[in-house]
Amino acid sequence: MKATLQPGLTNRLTKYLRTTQQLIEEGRDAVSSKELGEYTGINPVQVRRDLNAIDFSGTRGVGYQAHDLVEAVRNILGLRQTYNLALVGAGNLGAAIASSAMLPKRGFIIHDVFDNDPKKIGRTVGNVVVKHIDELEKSVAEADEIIGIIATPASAAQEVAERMVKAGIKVILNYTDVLLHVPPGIETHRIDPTAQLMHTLYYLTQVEEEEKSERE
Ligand SMILES: NC(=O)c1ccc[n+]([C@@H]2O[C@H](COP(=O)([O-])OP(=O)(O)OC[C@H]3O[C@@H](n4cnc5c(N)ncnc54)[C@H](O)[C@@H]3O)[C@@H](O)[C@H]2O)c1
Repeated sequence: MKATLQPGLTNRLTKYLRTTQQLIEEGRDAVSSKELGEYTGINPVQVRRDLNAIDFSGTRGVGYQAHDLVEAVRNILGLRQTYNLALVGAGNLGAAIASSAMLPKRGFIIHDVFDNDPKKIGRTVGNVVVKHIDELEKSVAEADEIIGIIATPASAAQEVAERMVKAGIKVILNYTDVLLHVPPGIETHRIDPTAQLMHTLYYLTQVEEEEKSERE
């Protein structure tokens, strides 16, 4: 089932999942396609079409059962309940990520933090004691870590990525501005706030253009 999903649908399903999880945390039991549309920026008709496509239905006047929706999307995307993550770079950003309350709530556990600075090894960030980067391979295997986060200076990112791949990491979240070269089968995702801003500004420009042409 997972292999047959189109990337666009997968992307939208993850947005519904995140939004529904957030609404559950706010005490909600049900969620409507209108709400999912409002919070994700996706047309409610598309929301209903997507949820129909995964055979998930709601009740008229009530909406979709939030917990069931989370489970259905998790199953269809093949997501586990929890993932252990390996974070490399125990600096400002690494410490902030390791201390985030949001990640464990969503099933992402920062299980190991690595650095190569002897002054950082043995310190605690979040609840995790920083290990030397040379322990990466052993720790990744022991904790079944398939996701890695790179929070090092840009100059170290490619080398760290290669070490992660060698250790068995399959998905790399890259916070640096380096474009990583990785073998086929390894997923990389660059966290780039400027891309998000440019995307948002594009829509702002579109709205301004539409308002302008309506006035003319
Ligand atoms: N995408 C974003 O939203 C965002 C936001 C802030 C920072 N950043 C980027 O994140 C990165 C980290 O920023 P920071 O402020 O935490 O930097 P920092 O200098 O405070 O921390 C970097 C850490 O990486 C460690 N390190 C360096 N080389 C290493 C190696 N080869 N192996 C293991 N550890 C190594 C250092 O010892 C240090 O502890 C930078 O590349 C920065 O540009 C991205």
